[in-house]
Formats: sequence, structure tokens, C-alpha cells
Amino acid sequence: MSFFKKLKEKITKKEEEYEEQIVETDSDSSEEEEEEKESLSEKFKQGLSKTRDSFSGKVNDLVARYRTVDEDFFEELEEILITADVGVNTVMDLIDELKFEVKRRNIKETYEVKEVISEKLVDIYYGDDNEEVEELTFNEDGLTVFLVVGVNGVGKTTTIGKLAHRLKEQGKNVVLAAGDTFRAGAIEQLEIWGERVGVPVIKHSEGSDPAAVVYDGIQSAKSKGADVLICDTAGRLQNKVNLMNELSKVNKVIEREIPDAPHESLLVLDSTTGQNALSQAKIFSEATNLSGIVLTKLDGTAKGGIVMAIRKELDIPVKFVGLGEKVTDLQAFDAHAFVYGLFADMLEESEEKED
Ligand SMILES: Nc1nc2c(ncn2[C@@H]2O[C@H](COP(=O)(O)OP(=O)(O)OP(=O)(O)O)[C@@H](O)[C@H]2O)c(=O)[nH]1
Repeated sequence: MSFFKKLKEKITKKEEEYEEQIVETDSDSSEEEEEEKESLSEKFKQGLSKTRDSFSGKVNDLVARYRTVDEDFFEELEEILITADVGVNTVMDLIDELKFEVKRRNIKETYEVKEVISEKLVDIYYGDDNEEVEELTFNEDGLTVFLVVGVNGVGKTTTIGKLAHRLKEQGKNVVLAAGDTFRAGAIEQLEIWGERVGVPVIKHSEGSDPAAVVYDGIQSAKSKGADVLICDTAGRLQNKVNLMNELSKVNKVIEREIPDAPHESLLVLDSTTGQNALSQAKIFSEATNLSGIVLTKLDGTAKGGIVMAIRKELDIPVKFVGLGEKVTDLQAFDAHAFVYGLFADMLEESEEKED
């Protein structure tokens, strides 16, 4: 079976698993959701169209220009990968592995390298990890708390709204805590999302202590018997000491109320900011323990390779990706679906040939 067929099978399995988690509710399937019954592979394909057009277009062009696999071919490939923001170290590893595989499989023709690239991207992403990494960690007995951090404008509020929707779909009762008391309008923006997805928002006034909001959020979520509390925070990067102090105070409050919490500390990064996203991640990971990354606006960039750079250079899993502005556009990250999205046209082409 071709690697592409295997990819498709993996994605279908993942999709079935997710479908099983969805709890039917008759009240809130909005028109938007009804329209949105696309498959996972279709979502990644659409969301990655800019990257695919640029990246896979360049790879195709390269393959057409070089008939045999030689040093110059690899050098140009290296450049294409670096331009797609895959990250220099990751590109070096990938090129080494490709050279090794090309030799091992005795590949002579450049078109055969395309499939090896996609295989190696999946391998490099997962590394030695178990592929079946859990999407999110939940508290088995009691309230689960997620902390969401990130600088302004990256799509933090939108992500919290989409995540709340996703959890609701799985039958969970969600409460939001408006812990970004710093930015004007942040509380109202979260309230709009709360209303939109039908979850309560706990808030104080602008400028108040975020730790106090989070504390109230926990009490309120507990008294409501909620399953998950998602806490927004202010992402002030200008002053690392302030950021550290604020996050450590919020973390202390959470830990005191619920041992082992927060169960997730998710950093939201905007993929359109490229390598800047990497440096933000470095600063945040020094300020607090991060359990995962949400990479937004992947649909808005031609440099989707940033997913690989983040995974490899920071060693933090990308748990979700934003593939559009709609409430249903937050997808659990899956390297198979990602690589499918990058090479969809080639995949379909090779399937047609096989049939
Ligand atoms: N295309 C696209 N747009 C997105 C995605 N995620 C968020 N956005 C948009 O990005 C913009 C900023 O999102 P917000 O959620 O307001 O950003 P934020 O990080 O909360 O900003 P602050 O409240 O200032 O911290 C909004 O217009 C969102 O609709 C995504 O995955 N794809």
C-alpha cells in the first residue's frame, strides 16, 4: 500500500474516534455547524491551501527540473523547506534522513523523493514519541483547569471560544474565566464568545487582579458542577518579570484550589508571525510550564512548516491548529492530516494512478 493510502487510513481512524466523542444535543447545532460537516482531511486540505500552493508547488517544480537525485537537488530542496519556515535544524535533520533513505531504497528518479519527503515529515514530527499522544489532559475526579496564555492579537480569545465549543460538543460543561484584565475590551470579547457558544463567563472589572478572577472562576465552576474551566490571561511580553509574576500568581491560586492543576497550559501562537512565534514560545516557556501549543491562522500563511519547527525546536506538542475563523475551525493537530494537507494534490494523483 502506498504511504498516501496509509495516511488517509490513519486520518479516517482519527476522524471516527472523534465522531465517537461527540454527544448529540438537540438544542445547539447551529447553521454554521450544519454547513461544516467536512472531513478532517478536507479541513486540513483547505486550511493548508496557501502553504500547499507554495511548498508543494515548489517541490513539484524542483522535481520537474531535476531528473536525478544529486547534491544540487538536495540543496534546492533545503532552501524550499527553510523558506516554508520548517526551521533550520529540522531541515538539516530532514535532509540527512532523506539522503539516507534515497540511498537505502536506491532511489534514482526525483519524483520518487516526493513520497519519502512526506513520510519523513511525519516521522520527524513524532520522533520517538508515541503517536497516540492525548489531545488534552483532563482531571479524572473533579474540575479540570486549562490556562491559556499568549500575546495580544494571536487569536487567544477566539481559540478559547472554539475550544469551549469543542468541549461542549463532547458533552462537557464549560466555564470561562476572563483573566485578561489588562487589555481594554478583552473581557467583553470573551463574553461575546461565551454567549455565542453558550457557556458562562466569570469576570471582574478591567484592571483587577487576574488571580482573583481565576479564583472566582474555580469557585463558580465548582459550585455549578462544571467539568472544565478555561482561564484567559493577559499576554504582556514587554516585561518578562511582570509576565512571570502574573502567571506564577495565577498558577499558585489554581494549584492551591486543585492539586495537579492546571491540567493544561496552552500557549497560543500566530503562525503568520513565522519565526517570531518561536521566540515568543521561548519566552513563555521560561515564564511558565507549557503543556501544549495552539497554532492559529495556519490558513493565513504559506509558511505552515512552522508546525515542524515548533515541535522540534521547542519540544512542545502542537495540540490544536486554527484553520479558519469559524467556531468549528479549531482542529486537533494530527501530523498525518497535516502532511496530507501539504501534499493533497499529489496524493489524489497517485491514488488515481493506482486505481
Ligand atoms: N483566519 C483565521 N483567523 C483567526 C484564527 N484564529 C483567530 N483568528 C482571527 O484573529 C483575530 C484575532 O483574534 P483574537 O481572538 O481577537 O485575538 P486575541 O489573541 O484574543 O487578542 P487579544 O484579545 O488582544 O489577546 C480575529 O479576527 C480572529 O477571528 C484562525 O485560525 N484563522
